[in-house]
Amino acid sequence: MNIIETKNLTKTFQRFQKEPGLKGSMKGLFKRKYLMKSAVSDFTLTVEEGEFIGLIGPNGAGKTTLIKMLTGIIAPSNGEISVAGHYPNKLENSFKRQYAVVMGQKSQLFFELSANDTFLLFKELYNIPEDEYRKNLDYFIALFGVTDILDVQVRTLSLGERMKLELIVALLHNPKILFLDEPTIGLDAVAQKQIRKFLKEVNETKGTTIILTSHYMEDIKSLCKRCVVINEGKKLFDGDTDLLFKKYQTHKKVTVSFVQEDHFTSEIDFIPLEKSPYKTTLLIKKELSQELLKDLLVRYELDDISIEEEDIGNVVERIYNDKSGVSE
Ligand SMILES: Nc1ncnc2c1ncn2[C@@H]1O[C@H](COP(=O)(O)OP(=O)(O)OP(=O)(O)O)[C@@H](O)[C@H]1O
Repeated sequence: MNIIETKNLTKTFQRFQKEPGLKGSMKGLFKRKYLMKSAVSDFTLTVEEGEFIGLIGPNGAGKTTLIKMLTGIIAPSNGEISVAGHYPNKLENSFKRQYAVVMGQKSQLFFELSANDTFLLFKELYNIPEDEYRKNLDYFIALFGVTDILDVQVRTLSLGERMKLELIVALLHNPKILFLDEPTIGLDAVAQKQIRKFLKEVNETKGTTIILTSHYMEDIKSLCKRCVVINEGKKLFDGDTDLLFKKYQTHKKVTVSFVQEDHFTSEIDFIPLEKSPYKTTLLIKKELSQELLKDLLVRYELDDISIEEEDIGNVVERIYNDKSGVSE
């Protein structure tokens, strides 16, 4: 059963364009010039109940705007939308109980209160029956391993601890759909890994449909079987995550610091990104990365080396330039 359905969903924003300087400000008071910006255009999407979907795209691609329409925060300009059988922007109470949103950059917790106080507040807000509340809370406290931090003021907690509590608050009322906008942003590798483990478990055991946006490709790769790529408001790819990365994430990003001032050269083909006397950042084809590492270790005295996943921007560019088309 489809829990989310959109057809040609479009959101156009009107933006006031101000001319520079004081004169421009005065002019703007009497005669306003507007520019239209399509943040999401003709977006057609179906999501089945229980799916865990990655929504990826570069900055400004339209991800947050899409999530805001799916959760009813803003109304679409055009197109059809149905989420859990509702038109989201009607904001019916019966709809609000069906979903939860967690945004990495915004908090639902009250910083002066303890987590236990906030849980109680949400229990009242969502009218959660006592036995359901107790059962869910016990389950999540055990799953997230947060027993020790429930009675301390939220403002004293680390970002990773806070994110676990954000997720518990969001899941207390048993939402059918969980929207996650950058839930691992700013977290260290250990905390990111823990959050991923919890989300996987919630999706598998509770059957919660999860839509995840993240700039960390590792989040998407390890959690989402299917992923949707958005660029300039349009859908660019909708299909198997493994296929996407195999086909379009062809390079790795390598950053090397040298002990002495050195200008890196190599017989192996690479794309230079940044160069300074002691540091070089480059892109290397995945299959050549081992060879490059060996070359580096043999010929240079290295202070540090890091190998990262390639930026989503490059992946999007390759999909965009791929004339063979994308899976749908
Ligand atoms: N309220 C608004 N008024 C005008 N333009 C807006 C508004 N909200 C978003 N936009 C524009 O719509 C486009 C898409 O923005 P959106 O925040 O959806 O992108 P995003 O993919 O979430 O980006 P990021 O990854 O940087 O958060 C951007 O060009 C943005 O400037």
